[in-house]
Amino acid sequence: MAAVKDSLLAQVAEVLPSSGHKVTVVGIGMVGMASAFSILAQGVSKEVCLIDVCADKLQGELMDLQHGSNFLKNPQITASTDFAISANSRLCIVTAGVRQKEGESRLSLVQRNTDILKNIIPKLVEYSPDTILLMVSNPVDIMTYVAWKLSGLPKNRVIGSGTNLDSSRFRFLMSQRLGVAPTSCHGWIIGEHGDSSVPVWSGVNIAGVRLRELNPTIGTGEDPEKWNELHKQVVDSAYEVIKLKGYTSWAIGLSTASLASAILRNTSSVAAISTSVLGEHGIDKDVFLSLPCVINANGVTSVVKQILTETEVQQLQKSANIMADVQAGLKF
Ligand SMILES: NC(=O)C1=CN([C@@H]2O[C@H](COP(=O)(O)OP(=O)(O)OC[C@H]3O[C@@H](n4cnc5c(N)ncnc54)[C@H](O)[C@@H]3O)[C@@H](O)[C@H]2O)C=CC1
Ligand SMILES: CC(=O)C(=O)O
Repeated sequence: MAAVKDSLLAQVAEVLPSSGHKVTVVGIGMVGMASAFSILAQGVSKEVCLIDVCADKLQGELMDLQHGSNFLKNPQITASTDFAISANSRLCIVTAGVRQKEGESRLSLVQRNTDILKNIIPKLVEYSPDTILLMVSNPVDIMTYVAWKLSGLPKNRVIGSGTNLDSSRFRFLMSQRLGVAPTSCHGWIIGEHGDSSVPVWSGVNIAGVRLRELNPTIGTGEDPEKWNELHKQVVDSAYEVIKLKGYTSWAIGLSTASLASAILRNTSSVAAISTSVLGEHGIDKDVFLSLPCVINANGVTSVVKQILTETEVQQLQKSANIMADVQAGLKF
């Protein structure tokens, strides 16, 4: 008797093996799974490959996601400890590594996560030489620089999630003060993802109305409304969430999915992401920091030349010097 499948279906052509939108996520901890889940739930890609060193956890996460396939768009989800499974990925997202403990800074993770990247980046590039790398592991600006060095890829194809998350936190806080949706609050955090990030107060606006024209002291210590507390809250955000729940995950997962969407859908959207900033705003160090960039299927294709105040430029250069000092002590 013929198999049910053969009795049911008369094949007329081969099924294509790939959507061309394959995304690999390396590191399936809290951040990796939030990223994978956001990408699948938003339909950014239906082809997601998970890689980690922990085989049991991989199998558990794989099954758990697959059991939700009925509510998605027939995704192809795969998982393995072997990087061969990542072959021909359009985008590789790296979230593997250690995370901060309560009160610990991102920069303290630098050598441990560099050592982990040495085992990951060359394998990703071996199996997907045309991929774009999206780095998330912390300290993300330095890990993006390290990934660029280890990968041999052009700079436009190695991106860090950077201050896309910090800018989202800032816009949320702005929205709470003003009663306006975060998507209509235009504010950019640039520089380091973390402690030395730079709020571009000179450009903060709603519908083109610059808040600095309404309140010339905004963002300074002289401001009676203390808007500068918003930036302090942005810097403290991760420390606070880590103190409360042990890690951050949902916001970075959504941020990652939004960047993946710009790349896979070739949208040329502008987002603050970590890129090579040598020569930008007078920076003379070979470091990666966040600036608003045009992102599409070729990675970063332009950096937006923001008009910054002297103070903002100085703060950005300070961020660059901090990155360069930490990089100088790296062994890789
Ligand atoms: N850039 C950003 O905005 C953010 C970055 N992060 C960073 O993301 C990273 C991951 O954080 P969590 O997911 O919370 O950590 P986690 O501890 O939950 O997960 C890390 C995962 O990496 C895996 N891993 C370790 N070495 C590996 C290797 N050689 N190959 C493959 N997988 C490996 C572990 O088995 C684990 O599953 C941390 O460095 C954290 O600081 C976290 C939040 C935001
Ligand atoms: C942990 C981290 O980098 C963040 O949530 O901003």
